[in-house]
Amino acid sequence: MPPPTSTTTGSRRSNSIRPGPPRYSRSSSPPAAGSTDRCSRFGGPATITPVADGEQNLVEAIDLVREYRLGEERVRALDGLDLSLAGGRFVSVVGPSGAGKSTLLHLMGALDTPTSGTIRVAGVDLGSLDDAAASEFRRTTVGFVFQFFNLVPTMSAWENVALPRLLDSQSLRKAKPRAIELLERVGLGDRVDHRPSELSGGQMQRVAIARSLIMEPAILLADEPTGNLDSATGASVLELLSDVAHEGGDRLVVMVTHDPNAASVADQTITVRDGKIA
Ligand SMILES: Nc1ncnc2c1ncn2[C@@H]1O[C@H](COP(=O)(O)OP(=O)(O)OP(=O)(O)O)[C@@H](O)[C@H]1O
Repeated sequence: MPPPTSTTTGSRRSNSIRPGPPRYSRSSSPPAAGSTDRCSRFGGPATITPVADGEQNLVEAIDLVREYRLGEERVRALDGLDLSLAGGRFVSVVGPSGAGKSTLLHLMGALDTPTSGTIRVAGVDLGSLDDAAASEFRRTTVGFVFQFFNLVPTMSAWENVALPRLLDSQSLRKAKPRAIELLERVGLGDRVDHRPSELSGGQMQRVAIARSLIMEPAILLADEPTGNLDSATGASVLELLSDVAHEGGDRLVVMVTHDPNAASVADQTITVRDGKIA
């Protein structure tokens, strides 16, 4: 299912990006005293600083409900779901069609808001964010990888990777060295100037993964990332996602998939059924 449009997104209350003290803070600046600097092959200083309140989960959902209304009809896509996920893991989400997997992913990525209940990611209560704060949260804290890559066709591979930095008011050129580093890491050092139409499906997905990492996100959300790839290409993309989870310190990778083979590559598989964790 594609991400919800603004018409399906629930209303957001006015609030700031960091309501109350966050349990995690992330920064690309030099780490503050007491923080842990986790440099990785992907990553430069991807710093996650757990605030000492005993809570270490990167994702927490409590009694999460998302109800859609279609005229008179109500669909409970999520029906009181509870979930806790720690960082540094590759987690797959499986379940029957219509179970609520994509809805859960969209809520974790602040693409949508819950009808009731709580969803906290990296210490931020996503249900309390207004649209601007949700957009800022997505830009700084979440990486997205989709089945159909969503690359800009007129831009080169490195420009696609650097694009999120442009929205960070840095010029594309300034972000180029980091974009190229990431492309080299995903095995595309010889394709940096290629446009999407000049790349294979697997290569396009690697560009999308590199792009998802350029803001050093705490969490990477992948919706059917191998759904459009043959099995060998899919396997190499899964290996890359697994590396992303394990080499970035506390980074969490959550992947929705229909493919049991893909799910089995993850450290942990959660099954969603009827809007709950089965
Ligand atoms: N924008 C929407 N408006 C109305 N109903 C929706 C909307 N999005 C999802 N739903 C409904 O919510 C339920 C859960 O949908 P969701 O896409 O989360 O399931 P899924 O497990 O990801 O399914 P699939 O594996 O087929 O992609 C389904 O019954 C779906 O029809």
